[in-house]
Amino acid sequence: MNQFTRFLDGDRLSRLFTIPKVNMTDIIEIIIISFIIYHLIKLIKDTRAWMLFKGIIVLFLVATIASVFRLNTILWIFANTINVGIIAILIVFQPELRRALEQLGQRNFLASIVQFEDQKDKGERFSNFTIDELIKAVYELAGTKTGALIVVEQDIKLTEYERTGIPVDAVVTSQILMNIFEHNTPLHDGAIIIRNNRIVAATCYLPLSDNMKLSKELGTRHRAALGISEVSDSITIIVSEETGKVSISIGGNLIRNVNGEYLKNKLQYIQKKSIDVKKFKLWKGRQKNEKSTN
Ligand SMILES: Nc1ncnc2c1ncn2[C@@H]1O[C@H](COP(=O)(O)OP(=O)(O)OP(=O)(O)O)[C@@H](O)[C@H]1O
Repeated sequence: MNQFTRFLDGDRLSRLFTIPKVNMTDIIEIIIISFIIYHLIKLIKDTRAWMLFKGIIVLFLVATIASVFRLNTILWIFANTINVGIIAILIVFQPELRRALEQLGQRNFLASIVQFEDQKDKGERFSNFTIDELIKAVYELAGTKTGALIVVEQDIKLTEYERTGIPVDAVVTSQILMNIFEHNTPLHDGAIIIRNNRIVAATCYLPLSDNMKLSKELGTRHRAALGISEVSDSITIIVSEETGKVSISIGGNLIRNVNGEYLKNKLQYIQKKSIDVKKFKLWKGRQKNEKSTN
């Protein structure tokens, strides 16, 4: 708090305007900090936190002006509320902070540094059979305007959301998928989660996105699909009950009205990515073995 008061002090502020000596470490620090700020802004843009972020900037400007003109009462209020403000920000920004930390912990990001426990026993992810069955079911459901929400897990485990549903543990086939989403059946509500080549759970509840740009004509099914794509690297397929159109959500984006070919390309991309990771792991394993035998 004292540091903040000292920072707001007019003399200190005027000293800020003297040109300091810049060395190599400063440049590296500036690059790192710019990188972090850029990614933080990217993460919170289009969410509720964006408005709050703008509000904080306005408050910061008011504090700077108060400091320059020595408006002591305003400075006193700022200095005495900053601690509470930080705690309030942590509470309000909690989903965004969580998302940021989850993305930081993504295996793609850290794969080359840390070998995670749950990475070890991962079976084959996504066979051609699974892709074909998924596409077949999705477009048959679309043809009959049967609503569906299918989350395909990638690197970030969706165990937390899986627990909200009913365990299924079945091989992905078009018949099972169509059966699950059949109207007035016990499993049709909510989302199913697919891990590798298996449907792990049905009737799962997904977090709803608070993206303000989402079209008003879309309801909670699409909002839930967008929500899960904001907190994980999953790809979610949505079949609209109203229009029979197929959309996908990935990385906080909703791509509407996709055709079978587009969907197949996306799913094949995931498949290829997992094969590449597997090859990389095999290569790493082989290197380890070679080292230990030498
Ligand atoms: N948080 C959620 N998690 C999982 N599924 C959800 C969630 N919220 C809603 N759903 C599913 O969405 C259905 C309601 O869809 P709604 O009509 O509101 O959405 P929509 O986006 O307009 O989709 P549609 O075009 O199919 O009507 C629910 O019956 C439920 O199956």
